[in-house]
Amino acid sequence: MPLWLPRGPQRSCRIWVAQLNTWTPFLYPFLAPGIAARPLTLALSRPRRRTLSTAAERLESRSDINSVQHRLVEEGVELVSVQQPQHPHAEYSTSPFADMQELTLIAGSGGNGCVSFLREKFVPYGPANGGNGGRGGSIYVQAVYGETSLHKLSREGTVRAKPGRNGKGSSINGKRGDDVIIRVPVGTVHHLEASTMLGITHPRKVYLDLSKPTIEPILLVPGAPGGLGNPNFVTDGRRRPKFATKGGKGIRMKIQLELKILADIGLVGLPNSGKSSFLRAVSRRKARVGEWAFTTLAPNIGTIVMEERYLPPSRPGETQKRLPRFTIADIPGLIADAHLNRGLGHGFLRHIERAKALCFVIDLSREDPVGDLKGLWREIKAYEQGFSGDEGESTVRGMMSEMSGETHSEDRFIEPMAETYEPERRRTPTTTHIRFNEEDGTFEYFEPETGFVFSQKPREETPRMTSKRWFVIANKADLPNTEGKFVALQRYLDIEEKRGGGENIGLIPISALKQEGVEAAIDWMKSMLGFL
Ligand SMILES: Nc1nc2c(ncn2[C@@H]2O[C@H](COP(=O)(O)OP(=O)(O)OP(=O)(O)O)[C@@H](O)[C@H]2O)c(=O)[nH]1
Ligand SMILES: [Mg+2]
Repeated sequence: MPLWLPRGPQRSCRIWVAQLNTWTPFLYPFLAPGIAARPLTLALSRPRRRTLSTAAERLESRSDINSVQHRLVEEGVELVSVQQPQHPHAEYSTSPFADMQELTLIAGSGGNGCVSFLREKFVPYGPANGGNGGRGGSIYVQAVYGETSLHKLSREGTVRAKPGRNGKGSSINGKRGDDVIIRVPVGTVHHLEASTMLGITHPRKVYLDLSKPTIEPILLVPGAPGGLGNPNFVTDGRRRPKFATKGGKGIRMKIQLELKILADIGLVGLPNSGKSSFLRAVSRRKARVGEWAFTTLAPNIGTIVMEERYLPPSRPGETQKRLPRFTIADIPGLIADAHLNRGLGHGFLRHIERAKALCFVIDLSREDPVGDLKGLWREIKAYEQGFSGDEGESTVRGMMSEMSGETHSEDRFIEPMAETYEPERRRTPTTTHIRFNEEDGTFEYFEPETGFVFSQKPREETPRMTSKRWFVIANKADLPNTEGKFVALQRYLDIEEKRGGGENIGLIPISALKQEGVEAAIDWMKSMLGFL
């Protein structure tokens, strides 16, 4: 017999009897009559009271504590004072993290050409033999697996490639300056799926999405050509030129890098609402939990690996497929006026900008959970308004909006280097161009001298945050006097649905601390992502 989720029997998402054990007495049995009646009676009829602290002191890991909690609850023991989980430090996964970085790139200057003449015994006025200066080092970017953050780049605000060496006599050309490759994160790295946006701001904004590993590093700034030695200036009338040219000056360019984590579900909530606790409850991600606001300072990604029954049937001879999985991103808490840079601001929303669905984690122990939910939406809308950006905005977001707009024909050919090396000699110097191809909507980044280098499709329009599917996790349902607030949330969501604020908005009561109701939450996410 199917059982309805607690938003009332009229809702369309079902959970089956097999999942009954996920429902425990405190999760508002009156809203789903018949659920878990037995354990409730048991709990009442056996009023043994025990605190968990004594047991917990002897237990080392959180999973031990959880299993003891479960066992005691199943035995009908009423846990009157459940200690806040005190995770040993080894259980936290914290690593340095930076998701925005502005860099100044300075390509290597070219070495100077040399003025020199062959001098040997009996050859006092030999021909010119000055070597050419070496080309300056170029700067490349490469998206690679294994990097998880831009923090390594943030130590250096400026990246310089080495200059080329000067030419020498006896036709010895100067050595090339060493190139620099900036390595940025891409793809799946342990629990992190990420993509780095690259914004080039000079002289026009260009936006590249490095969401795939780049096997060949992408040239950002070419090194300046070296100067020419005096043999280059020999003409019929000028057999012994006493001049050479200087190497070009290294081009300077500013870029902005923005790291966006890619997850299927994004958690949004006030600080302390239990986002990290929820992530810990549903995945093996050891997110830090604390009873103070802003415990989470950098995004955490948890992966939920599905059971084998979700595997599509494999064909004969086919090797075993990877189990289907989805990811959840836990970000720092949002507070009212975060868009005015209160708290940690709302910049972290960029990590859930591309999530397929948003999960609002609401703390039922707070005074006005409905007001909290409205406040979170206000912040998301404010973030989106920033997303459209104003014209002069020099952030990557500004660039994104610019590139998604129409490109006028005179803008099609973009020369990113205003200070491109001036051709003061016979050989044409190298210039790098970024070109937008209107026909197939790609950017081409190439160097005429060496040919085509890189082609990049502009990012597809991300669905607006406000048009994403969303649902609500009502957390801390284990605390007393939360039923009324749950019902108020339910009523508010009903009204919101009628007003067209969302379709079949789920509301799931859970206790992330006691890991109750989380199975229902997982099922809801699976159904949203099309697994059920
Ligand atoms: N009673 C109760 N407490 C909970 C529950 N879930 C989380 N908590 C407690 O609430 C506090 C905050 O939990 P966190 O998971 O760190 O909250 P957060 O939303 O990640 O907080 P920030 O990282 O600061 O944004 C901790 O003391 C948790 O133990 C719950 O279901 N019931
Ligand atoms: Mg947290």
